[in-house]
Amino acid sequence: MSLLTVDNLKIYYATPRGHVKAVDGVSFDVREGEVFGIAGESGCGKSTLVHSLILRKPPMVHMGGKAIFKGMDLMTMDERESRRIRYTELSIIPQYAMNALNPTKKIKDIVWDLAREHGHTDRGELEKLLRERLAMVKLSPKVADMYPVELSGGMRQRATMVVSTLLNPDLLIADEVTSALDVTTQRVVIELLHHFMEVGIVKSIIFVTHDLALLDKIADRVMILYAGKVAEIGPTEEIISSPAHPYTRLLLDSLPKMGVQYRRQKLKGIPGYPVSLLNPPKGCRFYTRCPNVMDRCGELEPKLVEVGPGHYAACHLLGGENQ
Ligand SMILES: Nc1ncnc2c1ncn2[C@@H]1O[C@H](COP(=O)(O)OP(=O)(O)OP(=O)(O)O)[C@@H](O)[C@H]1O
Repeated sequence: MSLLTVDNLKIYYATPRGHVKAVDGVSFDVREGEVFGIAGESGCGKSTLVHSLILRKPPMVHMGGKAIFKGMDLMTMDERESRRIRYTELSIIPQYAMNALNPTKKIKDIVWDLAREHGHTDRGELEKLLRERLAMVKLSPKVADMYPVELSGGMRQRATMVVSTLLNPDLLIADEVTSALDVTTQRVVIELLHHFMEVGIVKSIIFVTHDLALLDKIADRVMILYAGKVAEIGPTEEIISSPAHPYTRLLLDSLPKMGVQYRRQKLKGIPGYPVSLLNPPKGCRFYTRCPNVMDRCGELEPKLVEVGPGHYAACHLLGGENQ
């Protein structure tokens, strides 16, 4: 069953030079019980996409499309309703989670403020829950009485994870939560996210990262974004073992291989630069960098074609409707 269905979503930024088309007709769904990964290079629209589901503030503008979450359209929901579901049904661990907590308040006061806003009245119960959850992420109960500045970066990260999930949201969005961490801490964070799902604290997770190798470890399905559009989407194993889009293949080739020294690896960077989202080119947005470019690529926008069960890619090489 789908928890979230995003249909042809367009989220732009209004700038003096025109609209930056950061998310430009993106569709996908997130099912109950799955980790859904979103990957792509810096600037492809990952953060814009997930933040637009939570809160849209200028210069971000919703230009079209829907995001149906548990029967409600997040795009047209009023502010009161969106505040009501925040933390209790839909929650985000932001990209800069280490600095996301209010520095002037103790952790226990931060959680009390947000729990009270959602109708909680028993502070003792809430603090008991906080201590249990702190223990779950291997933090001492004393952390409840500390200010965020008294915690190390890694501890603050875990405290933010506790705050974001304390009220058991159905869908948790983790936006680049591991990018500032060393490999060991990354593993701990990923294990914790899995644990949150296993014990039913959250039902589903959207995990955003520029690192496809990480998604191999955590995600059931993956969506690859390129310049505000879906390049490929499907089961993680399929995408990693049989990538159908030239961009996905290049992303995979750019990952370092285990057990081979850097100087012996031929790491292929992706040639060229991402296109401007102010004036994206006609046709496929990847054609300026694509090793398999054909004439029609600069003319016609490729549609998503099914290349395997539940596995779709948008590339003229794949034929189908695009021929
Ligand atoms: N406030 C803004 N005003 C104008 N353009 C913006 C704004 N914020 C982001 N953009 C542009 O929107 C596009 C998508 O940015 P976004 O941050 O969503 O990408 P991303 O894939 O999450 O990248 P990163 O991993 O670096 O955060 C980029 O071209 C970016 O320059």
